[in-house]
Amino acid sequence: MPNTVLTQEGIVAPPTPTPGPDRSPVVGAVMYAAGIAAIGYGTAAFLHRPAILTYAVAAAAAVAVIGSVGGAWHRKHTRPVRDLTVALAPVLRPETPTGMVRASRRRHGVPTKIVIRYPATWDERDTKARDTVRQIVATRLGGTVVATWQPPKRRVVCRIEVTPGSSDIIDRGATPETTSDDSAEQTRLRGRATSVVHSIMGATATVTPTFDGDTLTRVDVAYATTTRDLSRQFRNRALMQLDSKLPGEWRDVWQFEKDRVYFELRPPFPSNVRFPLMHKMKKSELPYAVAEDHSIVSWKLGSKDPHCLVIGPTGSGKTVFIRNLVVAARLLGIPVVLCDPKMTEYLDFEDMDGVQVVCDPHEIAYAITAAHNEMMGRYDLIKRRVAKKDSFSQILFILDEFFIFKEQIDEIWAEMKSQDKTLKGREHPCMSKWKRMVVLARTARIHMIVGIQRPDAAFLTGLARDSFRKRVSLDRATPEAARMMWGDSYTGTDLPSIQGRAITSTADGAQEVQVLRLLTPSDDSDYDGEDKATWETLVDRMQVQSEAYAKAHPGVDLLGFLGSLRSDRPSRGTGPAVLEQLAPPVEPAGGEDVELSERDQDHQSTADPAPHGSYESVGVYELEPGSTVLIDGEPVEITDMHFGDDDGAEWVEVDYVTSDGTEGTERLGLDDVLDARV
Ligand SMILES: Nc1ncnc2c1ncn2[C@@H]1O[C@H](COP(=O)(O)OP(=O)(O)OP(=O)(O)O)[C@@H](O)[C@H]1O
Repeated sequence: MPNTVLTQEGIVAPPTPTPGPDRSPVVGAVMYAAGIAAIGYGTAAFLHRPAILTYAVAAAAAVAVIGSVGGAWHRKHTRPVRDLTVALAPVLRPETPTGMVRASRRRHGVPTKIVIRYPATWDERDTKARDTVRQIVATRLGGTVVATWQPPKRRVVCRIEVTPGSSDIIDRGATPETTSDDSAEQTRLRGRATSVVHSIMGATATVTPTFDGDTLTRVDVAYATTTRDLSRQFRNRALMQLDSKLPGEWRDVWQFEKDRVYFELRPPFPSNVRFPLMHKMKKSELPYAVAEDHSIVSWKLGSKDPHCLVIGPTGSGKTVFIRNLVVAARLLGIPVVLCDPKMTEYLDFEDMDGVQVVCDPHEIAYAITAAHNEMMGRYDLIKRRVAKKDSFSQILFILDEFFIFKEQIDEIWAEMKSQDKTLKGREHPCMSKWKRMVVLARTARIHMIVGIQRPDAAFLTGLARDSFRKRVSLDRATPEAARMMWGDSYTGTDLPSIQGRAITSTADGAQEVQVLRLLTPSDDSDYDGEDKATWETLVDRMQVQSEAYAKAHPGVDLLGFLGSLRSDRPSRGTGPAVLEQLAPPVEPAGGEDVELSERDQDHQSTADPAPHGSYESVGVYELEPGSTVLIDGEPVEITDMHFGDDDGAEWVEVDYVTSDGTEGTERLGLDDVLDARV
């Protein structure tokens, strides 16, 4: 007898043969009948009484019929027990297999309750072995099985949920099952759905398709109990299988307790959805997309999602996404600093009230410094209890194409250092201010938005990861990008390549959305009549908002903290929260005038606490995983960083590993300074 082989799906191949002599009951009955007929013939001949032959033939016929029917019934009735006994005996190894399996409560001729006794030598604590037994029962009886183990009685009670035909193993490509009412297309889709589901969930899965006309709208699946359904990877594979092999886009709903899943056809996803002019704006909520059910998706500005990271390759719709946020912010009266090192993306916002577009890298460095100073001023007021967080206006600080700016500012800094040997430090001082803002700005109600083309470790590890919690990823992601953005290698990898289609973080996790289409005149030929009508209405509304604010707060410029960047503005003035005299903007030619605060200058001074090499003092917010720092005088490598707050007291936790492999964690204040290896 070949061994029973369990595949991972719990499918048995090849099927267990039935035990021993399994002769047809018809043959036995006919043999008995022939015997009776022969005896009758002999007796009739011996006694010269031909009538006896007639009786004997009638009796033989009756025996043949009753024997055949009764035998067939008995054979069918006892077959599950015999099959299970044969299949389970090598696993359970009873002293004698007789009576090991008992069956009762039949449905469609199949027992729905099986009691299996096992010997004391069998270890029921072995989960894998228990699963093998359950799978054997499921496979032999063709249904889903719930097994209850009763160690004191050394028995297991299996309850079987039987669906007629569920034990059939249907090979892909086989003629699909049909129902009499099926149209030809329904028949095709029924077979297709069945084989697609079987190919991933095993042939014991029962597949029930639902149609609306000739459209397959839902596929219900009941499967044998397994642990695989708990794996996200498995569930994803099942969904991807359906998505790619059946028409339409599908969603999956798993019911683990019932060993069931249903796949539902998703409604066609909206695309080209224009900014909804009828949408009622809510405080601190910036609408930017619609979900599958056409509901508006917004970014709620606050400490839960303080900053936003948007990634997407060229042409995927990053600029359009950022425009949505700018317009929404302006409709709510929130001022916007819009740094665009590419210089061409936001031309239509340049003269807008409450928006400062900054393109030159020196000016962007200056804008970062100014926003940082504004943040520190606000912090100071909050700490001294002169103001509360809510006293300040929110500010949106956008830096699109972060890595283009980073390259530009690195070049500028190298040039500055070559001209002035007293300047020290790896990075332009604005970068340490930037990093500080990433951690601190949320408390000061400054919300940062960063646009990059690809996810980058600099943004997705350490403190930035914890700060840029609002995430938007446009266009199809690679598995690596998905891992960095969403913590798995699937989310967004099957996104259709449609401009504005994105995955975004929501309260319910990562979700597919369509970013609102907000095109402006600089989009040239893409900008159509409807875009024009939408844009012009929005410009009017933003203007009305600005005028109302100016009327209520004469002379106040909420972006006044930008100092000379605002000098060409007619309503130049200082905002209510401007607290420090700002350094003048950096001169374009080399930017020698960048002013370093005392603290920055401290950071630049290189300390050398030999014997561990060359170190410099660095603010904790500037560190990142991989940095080597001194903790208790010993060099350690930072493996990760987190930040959070306890009752408003913010902290940074540094996970590290020492040179001998010991791991540790140090909790520090946001303003702490460490010695970091240069
Ligand atoms: N949400 C959207 N709905 C409809 N069309 C869109 C959407 N987003 C972008 N588009 C189309 O794609 C074009 C390019 O979009 P966008 O300029 O935002 O891309 P990008 O990612 O910023 O590219 P680049 O990095 O080259 O600037 C737009 O001009 C518009 O035609």
